[in-house]
Amino acid sequence: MQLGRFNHIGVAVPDIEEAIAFYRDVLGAKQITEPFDLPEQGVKVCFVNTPGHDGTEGTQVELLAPLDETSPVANFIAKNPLGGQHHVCFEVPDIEAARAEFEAAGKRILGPTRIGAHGTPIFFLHPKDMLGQLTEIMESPKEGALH
Ligand SMILES: CC[C@H](C(=O)O)C(=O)SCCNC(=O)CCNC(=O)[C@H](O)C(C)(C)COP(=O)(O)OP(=O)(O)OC[C@H]1O[C@@H](n2cnc3c(N)ncnc32)[C@H](O)[C@@H]1OP(=O)(O)O
Ligand SMILES: [Co+2]
Repeated sequence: MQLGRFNHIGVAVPDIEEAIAFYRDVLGAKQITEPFDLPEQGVKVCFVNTPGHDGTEGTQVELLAPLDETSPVANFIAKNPLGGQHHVCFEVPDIEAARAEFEAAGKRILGPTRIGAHGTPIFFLHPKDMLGQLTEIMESPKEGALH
């Protein structure tokens, strides 16, 4: 496996506008993207861009609100009404090679490889196989692509 950049931490929130105001007003976030719907994933999503450190590139907090009660985030919010840390996302150079390696390692992959919020292919690994951490694997954006 070739672990790449830590792309984002996914944070489930009951209300994305309230969460944006919190990150802006309480945490002083300077760059927050406009929320957009991902109906195929059942979520409304936006990104809080965090500054880098020691010359390294920053990362993102991905704020996720359920679009409806069938959303994969809805059950999490039902169990955690305030929301909270939901998943982590690591980049890999080749999503299909990564999928094959995790499958060979007996890790449960949740659903098909699909296009995520950054416009590149992603899949999820079951938290019970990943030290309790729901893990998203994302193919690194090609050089020059927006992400
Ligand atoms: C793709 C767009 C965007 C992007 O970055 O590109 C996103 O990230 S979208 C993010 C939302 N989509 C997903 O999360 C898809 C993958 N998730 C799932 O398939 C489910 O949420 C799943 C299987 C992780 C949980 O399903 P469900 O909630 O129906 O199951 P349970 O509540 O019964 O949970 C089973 C077991 O897992 C524990 N659990 C559930 N969610 C999490 C979590 N986020 N982190 C850690 N553990 C989690 C839960 O506590 C249960 O454990 P148990 O000991 O049995 O109580
Ligand atoms: Co994500």
